[in-house]
Amino acid sequence: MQFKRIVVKVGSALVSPDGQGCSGKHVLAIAGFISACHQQDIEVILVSSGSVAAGRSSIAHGSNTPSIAAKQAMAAVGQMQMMANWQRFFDFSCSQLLITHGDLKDRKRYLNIKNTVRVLLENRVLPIINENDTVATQELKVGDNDNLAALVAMVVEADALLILSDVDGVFDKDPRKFSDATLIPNIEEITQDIYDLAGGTTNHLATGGMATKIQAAEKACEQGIETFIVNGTKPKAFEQLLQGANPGTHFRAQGNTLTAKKQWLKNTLKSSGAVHVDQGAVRALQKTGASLLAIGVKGLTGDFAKGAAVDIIYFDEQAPKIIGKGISQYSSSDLARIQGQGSHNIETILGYCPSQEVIHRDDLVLSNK
Ligand SMILES: Nc1ncnc2c1ncn2[C@@H]1O[C@H](COP(=O)(O)OP(=O)(O)O)[C@@H](O)[C@H]1O
Ligand SMILES: N[C@@H](CCC(=O)OP(=O)(O)O)C(=O)O
Repeated sequence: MQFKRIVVKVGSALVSPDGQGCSGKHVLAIAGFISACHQQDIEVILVSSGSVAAGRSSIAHGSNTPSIAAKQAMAAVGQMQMMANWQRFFDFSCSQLLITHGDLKDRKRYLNIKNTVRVLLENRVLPIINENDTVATQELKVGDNDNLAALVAMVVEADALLILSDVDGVFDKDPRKFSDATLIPNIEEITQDIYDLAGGTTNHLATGGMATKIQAAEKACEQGIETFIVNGTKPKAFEQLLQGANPGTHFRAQGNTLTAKKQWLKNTLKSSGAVHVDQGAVRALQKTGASLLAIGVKGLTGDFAKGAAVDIIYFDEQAPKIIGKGISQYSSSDLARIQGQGSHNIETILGYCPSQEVIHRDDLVLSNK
């Protein structure tokens, strides 16, 4: 394998295949792969799901859709079982990092995570990361570990992301529902057609299914990180990976990567609202790389503060289209007063003019779909 630093994401079905605590059934071979990487001086960061699945049998819940509090309690029980399960397959130390979206969107905490992982890797300790499910509320959650793994891969500047699941890769339709589904070994570009192939999950202990894996691949590839979806139930797949072959689906990384600030804006910050723009603004943003001015703003959605991340939306005849995302220099209440106005009128209307632009081009990232 030509990679020097990889993030390996392991899904719940591999850690707790029957939802009754942890098992070595699949984890043993995965740990063998990670140890082989260590021997070849390939640094590994593990993002492991499975705390909810592992803790499930310890918490009374009475249905297939436990309450959020019950799931958080399952995670509290299952997380330590999962960590103990991993540690027993390694003869080097493991470490636990529990993080939330709230930690990643805070630049200081983001850098603390980065520095901690660096020191762990220097000491040949395996970082094992999961979302801090017991403290994370909906707004503070990444929500699924596929996207979390992609964000982690960016934080640690990995050169590959391996998403290990219970399927061989991306199929043209859900292979659990259609016996004639065919595997797609290589995806050069992630378009809407690729998203349309992806269904959810039939495993009630997992989150997201194939859709979140494609979102994760898109984030990672945009940052130049080669991404693979591989069947973690098949030990042969690990031999192939170590030989540099692709046993599942490979998503090709892009050459032109975003700056660290723009990728953080695009992938880590959540939008608090949206500004609706006219066709002239779309042209200026897409063709000339201009900033967004108040004159091109037609409306807005949501209640947001100055400095918030917002989506930029264009309503064509058919449907709203997200053109990009940026940091608004104006709150939604000020923006409502200056929309459609020339920049020279802002001071007269508001009594002050903190910026000629509503979204400066340095704080703006365009969508590629
Ligand atoms: N087009 C597709 N190709 C492959 N798998 C798909 C597709 N659409 C939906 N899936 C489902 O996604 C599941 C994997 O996602 P998930 O259950 O969330 O796994 P994990 O726990 O590993 O994250 C597969 O078991 C499969 O049923
Ligand atoms: N943080 C959760 C993982 C949620 C999740 O994304 O699960 P999966 O779809 O199996 O990767 C847990 O440990 O149970």
